[in-house]
Amino acid sequence: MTDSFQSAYQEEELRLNEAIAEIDKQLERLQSIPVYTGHDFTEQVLEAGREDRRQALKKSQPEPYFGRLDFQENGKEEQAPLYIGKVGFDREEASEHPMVIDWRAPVASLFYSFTGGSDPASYEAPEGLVEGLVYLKRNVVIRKQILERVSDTYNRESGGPAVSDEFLVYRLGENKDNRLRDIVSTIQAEQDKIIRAAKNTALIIQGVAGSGKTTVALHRLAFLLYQYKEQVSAEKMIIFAPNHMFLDYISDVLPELGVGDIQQRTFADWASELLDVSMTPSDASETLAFWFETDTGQGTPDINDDVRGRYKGSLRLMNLIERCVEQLEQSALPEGDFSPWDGAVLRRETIAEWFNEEYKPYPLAKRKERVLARLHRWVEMELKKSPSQAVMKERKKKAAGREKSYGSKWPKFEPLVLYKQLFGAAKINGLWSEEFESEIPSEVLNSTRKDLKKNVVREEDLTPLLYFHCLMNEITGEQRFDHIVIDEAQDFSPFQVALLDRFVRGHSFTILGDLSQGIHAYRGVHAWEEMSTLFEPESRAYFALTRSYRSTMEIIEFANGILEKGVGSDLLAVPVFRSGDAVRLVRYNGAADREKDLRRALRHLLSKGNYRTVSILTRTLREAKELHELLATEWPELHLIDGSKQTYQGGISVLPVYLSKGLEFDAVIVADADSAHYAEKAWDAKLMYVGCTRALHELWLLHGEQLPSYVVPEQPEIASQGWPDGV
Ligand SMILES: Nc1ncnc2c1ncn2[C@@H]1O[C@H](COP(=O)(O)OP(=O)(O)OP(=O)(O)O)[C@@H](O)[C@H]1O
Repeated sequence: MTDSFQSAYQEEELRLNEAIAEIDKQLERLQSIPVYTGHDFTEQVLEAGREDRRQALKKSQPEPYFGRLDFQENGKEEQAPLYIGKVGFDREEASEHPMVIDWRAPVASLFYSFTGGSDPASYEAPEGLVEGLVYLKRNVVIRKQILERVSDTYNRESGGPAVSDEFLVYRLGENKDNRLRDIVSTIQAEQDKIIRAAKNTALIIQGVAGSGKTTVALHRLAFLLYQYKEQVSAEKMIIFAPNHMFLDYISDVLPELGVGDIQQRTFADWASELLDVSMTPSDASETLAFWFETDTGQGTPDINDDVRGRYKGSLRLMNLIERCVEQLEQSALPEGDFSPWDGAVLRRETIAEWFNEEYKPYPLAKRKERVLARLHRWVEMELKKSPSQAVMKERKKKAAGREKSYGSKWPKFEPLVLYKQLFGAAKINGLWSEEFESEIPSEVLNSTRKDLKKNVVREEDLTPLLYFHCLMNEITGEQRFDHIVIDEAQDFSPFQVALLDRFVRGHSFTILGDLSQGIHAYRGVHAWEEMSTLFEPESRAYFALTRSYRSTMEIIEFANGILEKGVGSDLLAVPVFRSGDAVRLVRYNGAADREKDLRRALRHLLSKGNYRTVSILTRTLREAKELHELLATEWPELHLIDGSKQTYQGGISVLPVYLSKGLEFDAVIVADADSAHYAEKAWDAKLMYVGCTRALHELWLLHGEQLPSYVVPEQPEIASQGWPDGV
């Protein structure tokens, strides 16, 4: 150890002991106060505050902070060491600086946004911009109150260099278990900008694979809850993610950040619940089977704007539904006056005035409800004018029947009824069918009509159905969100986002995705403009994340080659300087060797002993199932991930490549990485890209006779052919 390192370590150890003593002292004091369980409101509030403090201090106890920034504000005489942790807390005795600053506090942003150099740095405080000089940026690793590592990534005394990646590389080199983790100690400047962006903006973020999109979105939620405490609440925030297993995989991050209660759901679950419909359970897997399981090697069917998924997610359909509802509104009011009994008449003009003017601000279903309720009140008033009790009784009976029949002359404002009608699967209201039907692509019209006649509602139908619902019913306060996160947003449609916009206050969105991973392009967007143009320029912002943190340089360069050659994309990832083994390409001879070689590769990776998650990615689910059966004889702990799993258990797994999206593994074997399985088409290249970018440290591709052209590596240093020595 050098002298300066020794002294830095000792200095930090002293500081740590001081912080731990302070936490212990405060906790002891708080725990000595009996918990208040009475009914006095003021006491209850005070008790809640104490309980929050107890919880925060307990959370801080094992690792009170992770970083230090020495900053001298302009106009101040001294630099102050600021310690940054997951939870901030003050000393009990008055002091100029808090003991630990919450990572979300304005001044802590300097720790992340400062990228080095000798120029002044600044941060946005509530009082305005604060400027000054950064002298030191230090990362510390504390585990169970033991100081394990001190790493200076910037020191002004060494001439004001750029902040080094040394600590980041150390963190990225760690092996991963079955959970996504928080990154508070190493958030990068480009990520910090997104995390701290203003609330009422629709943020659209294009990020390369492994750029931290999911992680950043979760940190952003924690930030919004801190920064806008008075305006947002956790229960009113939601993350939409692709499936339950993925939700399970990310479920630890928010509790690690001290944030709970944020809704984490799939769009299908959320929409079906609101609509109160249950989809046919085979739906998602049927769609996946159609797009991913047929004719591998031939490439997937062509995708244009008229395929079912794309059409049902389009603004064309949204617009058509709006016109349907407009027409419905114009023809909703039944013909003729209303007469509760012979001799009494409520003129249609009067009812029309209620419906078209007085109740105009309400949505359709509400307007109908109000008109019918008012009509009922009018009947009651008229009844009072009856000459005798007997007449009144007689009229009342008659009126009840006529009210009922008048009510049934109105259209039914039920989404499924109207949707069926739009597709010609029902003619209940007798409206619009032919005129509007002709605008629907014929293939979509016929297949959807067939489905709806059998009462089959698919995932792709949920958005138009819910839109019908929204145009006719009020969105209640309970249903409205303070913020919506859409992860894997390249698989969302513009119509879905437009629909969700009705459910969120102030266009407060974080929309993240990667067009290069758009393997569900039959329903997702093909360019971000499809979504961004839904928002006015002043209420949207676009960010691009280009650095990839997940994989080694070799894997990233290799995956970039696939994108360049196979997709023709220029959304290439910039690696962090973390080098590992070359990507390994191994050719097997025929089916018998395939199994033998896959076993050999897996055995080799597991024999290294340091990988906690290893996966084999097949092209189809059928192949994953077959392989699972074969390999489970040797590895009974091997998991098959088939799309029905609710949890992700880590360890070794086999899964079709299209289900690996969003996940990551220490080592990945892509089985059958050849032309018989991956065609010379952009979509297949994207699948291959997704598969390869799941690997953190090691990537193997096992293949038959011929490689797709986009997999052939050009630089020998990033990929080696054949078995390594001694395997
Ligand atoms: N600043 C960072 N410091 C440390 N690790 C990071 C950082 N940013 C991202 N990572 C790590 O990189 C990996 C990828 O992150 P994440 O899954 O959030 O990326 P993504 O962009 O959503 O990926 P993909 O689109 O490929 O699924 C994770 O292991 C995450 O912890």
